[in-house]
Amino acid sequence: MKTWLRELPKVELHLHIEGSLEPELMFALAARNHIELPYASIEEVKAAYDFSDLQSFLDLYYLGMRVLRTEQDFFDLAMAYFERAHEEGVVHVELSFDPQAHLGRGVELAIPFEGLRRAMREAEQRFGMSTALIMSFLRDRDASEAMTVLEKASPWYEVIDAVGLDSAEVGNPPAKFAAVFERARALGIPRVAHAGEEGPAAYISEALDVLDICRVDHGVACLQDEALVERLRNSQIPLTVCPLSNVRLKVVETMVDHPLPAMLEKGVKVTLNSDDPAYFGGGMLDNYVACFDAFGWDQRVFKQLAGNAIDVAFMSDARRRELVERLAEC
Ligand SMILES: Nc1ncnc2[nH]cnc12
Ligand SMILES: [Zn+2]
Repeated sequence: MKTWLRELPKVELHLHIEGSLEPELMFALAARNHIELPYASIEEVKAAYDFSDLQSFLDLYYLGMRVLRTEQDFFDLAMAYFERAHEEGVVHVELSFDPQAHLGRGVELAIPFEGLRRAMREAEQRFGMSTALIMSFLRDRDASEAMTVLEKASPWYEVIDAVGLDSAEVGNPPAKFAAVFERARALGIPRVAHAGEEGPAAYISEALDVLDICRVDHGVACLQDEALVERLRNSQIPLTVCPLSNVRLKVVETMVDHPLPAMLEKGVKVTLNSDDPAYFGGGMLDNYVACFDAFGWDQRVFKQLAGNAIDVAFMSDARRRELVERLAEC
C-alpha cells in the first residue's frame, strides 16, 4: 500500500513553507547569516518539538524562521521542500507564507515573493510540478497591519493565488479581518482561512459568512455543529485537514481518535495535507500512510481524497484534466 500511496498523484493545499524548514537547513542558514540559535545541535532542536498546543508550536515556528533573511534563503527553503515532495509523489503544491513574520524582522516583501517564485518556476521546470502561492495574514496581530501588507503587495497581485489567515486562533475570530478580506475580494483575490483548528465550530461559520472563503483550513471542529456539517456537505466547500499536525498539536489525542472518518461519512469534502512537515513528523506521504495505519482505508478512499484536492486546487483547467486522468489510471 505504501508504494501505491507514493505513486498516487497527490495535491497539497495546506502547507506553510516556513514550516517545512528542517533543522539541518535551519543550522546551515543560521551559519550563512551569522544568526545565533538557542539550540546546540540538531538533536536538541528535534527534542524541543514536543508541543502542548498550537501556541507552543508557534513560538518555535517564529523562532526558527529568523534564519530566513535573503531571497536565496527562501529559494533554498522552497526548493528543498519541492524536492522532498516530488520524491513522495506530490504533483501540485500550494504554499502559504507569512509576510508579517518577516517584515517584522526587516525582511521586505520582495524577498520572500521573489525567492519563492523563483523556486516555484524551477520546480515546474525540473519536476513538472504545478504550484500556487497563498499570502497569509497573522490573526493575532492587528487587522490594520494585515491591510497595510495587502496594499504593499500590489506589485504581486497577479501571482497571489489566494490570501489566507493563520497563527493563534482562539480569541482572534474571523470577523476581526472582515475589512481585509473584503478588500481582497474587491481585488479579485480568492480567500481561504484557518478555522476550527483549536477554535470552535462558530469560527468556521463566521469565516464562511464574513470572509467569504472558498476553502476552510483544518475545520476539524465542524462536527460540534450538525447544522454546519449539513452546510459543508450541501455546499461541498472543501476542508484542508492535516491529521499529523492535529495529533502533534494535541487537537486530537491519537490518529485513531481523529474525526476524519466521521467527516467522510457525513459527506464533507475533505483533503489530506501536511501543514508544517518539519515540525509535525512528516510530509504528505506520511499523512496518507498514517491514515492507512489508523483507519485501514482502501484505495478507493485515498483516490477520493486525492481527487477532492484536484477538484478545488488553484490550477488551470488543462492541468486539472491532466491530473484527473492520472488519478483514474491509479
Ligand atoms: N497549524 C497552524 N495553525 C495556525 N497557524 C499556523 N501557522 C503555521 N502553522 C499553523
Ligand atoms: Zn496551517
